[in-house]
Amino acid sequence: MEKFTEDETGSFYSYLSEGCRLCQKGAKMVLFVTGLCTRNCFYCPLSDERRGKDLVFANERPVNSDEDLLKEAELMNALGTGITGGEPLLKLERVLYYIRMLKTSFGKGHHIHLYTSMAPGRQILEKLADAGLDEIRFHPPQKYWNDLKNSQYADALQNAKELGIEAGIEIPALEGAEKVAAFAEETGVFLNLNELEFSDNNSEALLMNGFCLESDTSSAAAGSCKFARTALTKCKKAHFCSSVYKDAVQLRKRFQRIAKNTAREFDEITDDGTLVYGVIEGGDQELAEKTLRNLEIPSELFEVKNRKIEIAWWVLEELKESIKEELEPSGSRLTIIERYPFEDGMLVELIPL
Ligand SMILES: C[S@@+](CC[C@H](N)C(=O)[O-])C[C@H]1O[C@@H](n2cnc3c(N)ncnc32)[C@H](O)[C@@H]1O
Ligand code: SF4
Repeated sequence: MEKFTEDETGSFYSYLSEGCRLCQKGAKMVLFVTGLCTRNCFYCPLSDERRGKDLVFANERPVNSDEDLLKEAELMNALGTGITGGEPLLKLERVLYYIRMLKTSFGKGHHIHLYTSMAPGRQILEKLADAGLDEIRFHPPQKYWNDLKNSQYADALQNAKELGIEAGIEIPALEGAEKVAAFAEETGVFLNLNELEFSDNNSEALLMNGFCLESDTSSAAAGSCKFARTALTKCKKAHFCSSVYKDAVQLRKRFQRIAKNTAREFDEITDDGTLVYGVIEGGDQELAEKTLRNLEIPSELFEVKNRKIEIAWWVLEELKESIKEELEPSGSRLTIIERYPFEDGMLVELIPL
């Protein structure tokens, strides 16, 4: 049996594809190319906002133009993109267009992987390879798992490999995963197993299929990890991605990248990738600005915005007693806030001074 590396989030692996390695750094942008899909997986996690709707998102940002997509990639300093859906290959021309655009804008080194539940023929794979696709992850629906060897997925994997695309299988860790693992081993492709997760839209179906939540604080389905442990004994190039990992590490690392890229000199970046700064809001803003200038606060330690001043939290903390007296009578409020690292990012904490 292969040696597995296990991390503190409960993920374990003997092999990580390049796409997974970049995802671990939080450096992959998630490009959702359509919510359309003809499958009906009982565990489908898509939300009502996306399922069945032909919409495009880059991470959480709705994409209405190429600009939106490029802006998001720049914001997080993306080193690669994962193309997902819905079923991306229902919109093949769109997928090809985006692969070419990302490669042209960010260079050939911008790593692109694609998820699909289909088993495309050679011609489609040739188009994807020509556009520059680096990695493909097939997600055969559960009804095929018993006999993948005689399915079109076997041909699709073989063709993808021949065309120089790194090819693997990615499925949720469920009953039958060990058969998929044995097939992946025989075919010489990597296997990713995702810990089965409850989402708003699939919980009823998961419960009906005999799954329950692992704990009150997790969205993982109890028992999924066990299926993965059994399956991964059968495959040398394998990776189990835990639900905690996705929530805690992937998102936090992405926030850290965005924060590093966008923070002003006076923003403090936390370990979670959120930003902390002080705010003087409301009341007589001209007076507030004049007070800071009279106190000779360096201009790089605050920013005057519409109806508020944002300022280094440690400066505000130090000045609060002296400036409160002057500013509060006009209705100014002093606070320290922590928020997600993008414009109008969600407020995490607000401390009134
Ligand atoms: C969300 S899908 C997106 C792409 C495409 N719709 C598909 O299913 O291949 C990406 C991967 O998520 C996994 N997945 C789907 N539903 C899941 C769930 N409820 N919990 C954990 N993983 C899930 C599948 O393994 C799939 O390969
Ligand atoms: S293939 Fe993906 S999008 Fe389609 S139903 Fe299954 S999980 Fe949902």
